[in-house]
Amino acid sequence: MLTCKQITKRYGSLEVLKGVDLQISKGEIVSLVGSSGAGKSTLLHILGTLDEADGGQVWLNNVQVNQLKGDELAGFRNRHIGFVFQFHHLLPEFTALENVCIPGWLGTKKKKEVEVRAVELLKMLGLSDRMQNKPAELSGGEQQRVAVARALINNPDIIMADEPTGNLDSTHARELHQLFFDLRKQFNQTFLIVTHNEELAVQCDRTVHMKDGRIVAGAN
Ligand SMILES: Nc1ncnc2c1ncn2[C@@H]1O[C@H](COP(=O)(O)OP(=O)(O)OP(=O)(O)O)[C@@H](O)[C@H]1O
Repeated sequence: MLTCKQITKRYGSLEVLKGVDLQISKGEIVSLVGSSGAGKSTLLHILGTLDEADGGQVWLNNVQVNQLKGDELAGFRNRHIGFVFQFHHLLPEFTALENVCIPGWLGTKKKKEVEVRAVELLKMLGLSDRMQNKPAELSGGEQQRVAVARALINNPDIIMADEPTGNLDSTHARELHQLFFDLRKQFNQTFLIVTHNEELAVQCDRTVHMKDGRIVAGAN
C-alpha cells in the first residue's frame, strides 16, 4: 500500500537518509524505531509528503506522491494521509469538534456530512462530553484523542504518527496505543508510528529499525 524506494536526503553535508526502501501493507501497524538522529522523523515527513526527498520514490497505492506538486499535493495529502504528532498541533481558538472538522471542511464534502462524522468519531473516542471545549480545557490524553479523530476525519489510507505518546503519562500512553489497535480492528486502519516507547513497539505487527540513515531490520 505504501512503498518507498531508495529515498535519500541530506542537510548540507549531513547525509540523513542513505537509500531507504520500505513497504507497508493495508491494515498493518508498523513502528519505526532507532536512536536519536537516525533519521526517523525525516523519513516519516518524506513518506507523509510534508518534506521532499533528494532522491528516490514514494508510492501510496498507485500514486507516485513525490511527483505531486502544489495544490494537487496538498489535496492528496489531506484526503489520503492522517497525522498525529507529539504536540498535537490543535488550533487553540477552535473547539474540539471544529478541530476535527477542519481537514474535512477543506475537502469537497458537505459541511454537515463532515460534522456528523466528526461527532461519531469523537463519541467513539470517548469524548462525547468534550466536543465543545477548546484544547486548553482538555487533558493531554484528551487532546491527543482529538488529534486522532482529526487524523481520521477524511478516512485516510494511512495514519503517520511521530512520537504520539511522547508527551503522555504511561496510563494515557497505553490508552492511546490501545486506541490504535481498536481502530485497526474496526476499520483496518494502517499506521506508521515513530516511537521511543518500547512497550508500543513490541505490540506492533512489525518494527522497522533505523540506524544512521538506513533501515537495518524490518523493511518488509
Ligand atoms: N531541517 C533540518 N536541517 C538540518 N538538519 C536537520 C534538519 N532536520 C533534521 N536534521 C538532522 O537530521 C538528522 C536526523 O534527524 P531526525 O529528526 O530525522 O532524527 P530522528 O531519528 O527522528 O531523531 P529523534 O529520535 O531524536 O527525533 C539529525 O542529525 C538532525 O539534526
